[in-house]
Amino acid sequence: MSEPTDPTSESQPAEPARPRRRLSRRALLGGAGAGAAALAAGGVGIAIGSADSGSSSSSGAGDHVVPFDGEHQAGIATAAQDRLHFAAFDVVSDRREDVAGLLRAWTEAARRMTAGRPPGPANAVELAPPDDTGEAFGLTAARLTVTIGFGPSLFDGRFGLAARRPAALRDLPALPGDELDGARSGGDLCVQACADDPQVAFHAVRNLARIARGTAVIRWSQLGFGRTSSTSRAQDTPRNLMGFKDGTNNLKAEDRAALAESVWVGGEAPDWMRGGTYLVARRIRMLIEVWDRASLGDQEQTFGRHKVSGAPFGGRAEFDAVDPARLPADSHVRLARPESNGGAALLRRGYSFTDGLDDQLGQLDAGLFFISFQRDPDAFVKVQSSLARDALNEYIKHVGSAVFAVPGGTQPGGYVGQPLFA
Ligand SMILES: C=CC1=C(C)c2cc3[nH]c(cc4nc(cc5[nH]c(cc1n2)c(C)c5CCC(=O)O)C(CCC(=O)O)=C4C)c(C)c3C=C
Ligand SMILES: [Fe+2]
Repeated sequence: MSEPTDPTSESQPAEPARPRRRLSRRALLGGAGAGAAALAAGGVGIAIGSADSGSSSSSGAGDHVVPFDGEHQAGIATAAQDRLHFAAFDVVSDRREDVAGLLRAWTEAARRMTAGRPPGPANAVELAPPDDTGEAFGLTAARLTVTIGFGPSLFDGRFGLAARRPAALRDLPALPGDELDGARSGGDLCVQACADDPQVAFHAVRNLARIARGTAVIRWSQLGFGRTSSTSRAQDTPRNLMGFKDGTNNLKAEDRAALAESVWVGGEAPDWMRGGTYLVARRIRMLIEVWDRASLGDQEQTFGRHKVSGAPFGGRAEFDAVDPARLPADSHVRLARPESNGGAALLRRGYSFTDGLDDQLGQLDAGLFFISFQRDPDAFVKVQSSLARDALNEYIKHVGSAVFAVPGGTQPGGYVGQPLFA
C-alpha cells in the first residue's frame, strides 16, 4: 500500500507514491520463496508462492497483485490466501440509487486497494479525513481480493429488485446441525476480503465499511486466520483446527471444466449473473475440548482419512483414490462425496477462526468459517443434508449461516452488479 504524503505540506501530490515493498522474513533469510510462480486460472491472474509454503508472502516483482477485473470476481478461483475478513452488511437507505452508488464506490475502492493503492485519492487535505485510514501504508497488496455478493433480502422489494431475484437465491432451509444465531446470519450484501496479510484484509473491510456510511452498516463480520482449503494444485493442503488436512478433494482452479459445471452459473440464471456464482457461509463451532479427548482411532474414523498423511482409508498417500466402501458409513468424507449427494460438488474456500472464550461454558469459541461457492446453493443443501448422519456432528455445531449471489466480474470502469441496476 502506498506511503502517505506529509499532510502539512502544501506541495504534495494528489496520489501517494508507489508502495515500498516489504520483504518477508523468509525472503530475507535466503530467498526460500524464490520459486514463486504466477498462473492464470478461471480467467483471473493469480500468483502462488513457494512450493514449500503454499503461500505467496515472499518477494518477487508484481507477485502481490491479483487483478480485480475479469470474467469472474477474484477471490473465488484465486488460489486461497492465508487470511480472511468477511463482513455482511444491512442496507439502511431505502433508495435504489444509493445501493447502486455504493456498489460503484466499493468497486472503485476495491480496484485501487487490490492494486496496492489507497482506496481514494484524497489523503492530503488537512481539514478533511483522509480517504485512506492508513494502516496498510508500507504493506504490499498481499494478493488482496475483494468479492462482493447480494443476499436474498436485497431483493425483498425495497429497491425494486424483487422481479430480478434469481430463483436459486433464497434463504437456506433449516438444516441438520443448525443452532443458528440470527445476529451472525444473513445480510443484504457481503464483502469477502482475502489476503496474505491480516492487516491488508482488515484495512479493506474497514475502508469499505467507512465508504458505506449512511447507506449500509456491518451486520456481522468474521476474521479467519488460516485457510482450510487449497483451491489450486500449486498449493499444499492446509490443516484445519482438528489437525486434519482439509481441501484434498476440493475442486481446483485448474479444473476449468469442473468449475464450469459446478461453480459458475449457466443459462439457468438471469443475465445479470453471467460469470457469477453463489456463496454459502457457515460459522461452524468446533467443540475442541471434546475433540481433543477423542482417541486418534476415533478421530480418523470420523473423517475416513488418516490424520498425519491425509490418506483415505485403504490408501497410503493423501491423493490416493477414495474407495467409499472402505470408509465408515457415517464418516464425513463418505457422506460429503458427490456420489452420496446426487453429484453435488462444491468449491470450498473456508478459514479457521478463534474468537476467545464462549461466555457461558468457558470453552474456546473456535472452528471453521466454512465458505463454499457453487452454481446453485441447493448443492450445499444436498451435501449438508447428507451430513445429517455425520460422525463429525458430535464435535461441531453450525452457529451462523448466510447465502449470497455473487455476480460476475467487471471490466475496467464498470462496477460489481452494474447489469442488475442498469
Ligand atoms: C456441506 C458441506 C460441508 C461442510 C459443512 C463441511 C464441514 C467440515 N469439513 C471438515 C473437514 C473435512 N472435510 C473434508 C472433505 C469434504 N468436506 C465436504 C463438505 C463439507 N464439509 C466435502 C464436499 C468434502 C470432500 C469429500 C470428497 O469428495 O472426498 C475433509 C477431507 C479432506 C478433503 O478432501 O478436503 C476434511 C478433513 C470440517 C472440520 C468441517 C466442519 C467443521
Ligand atoms: Fe468437510
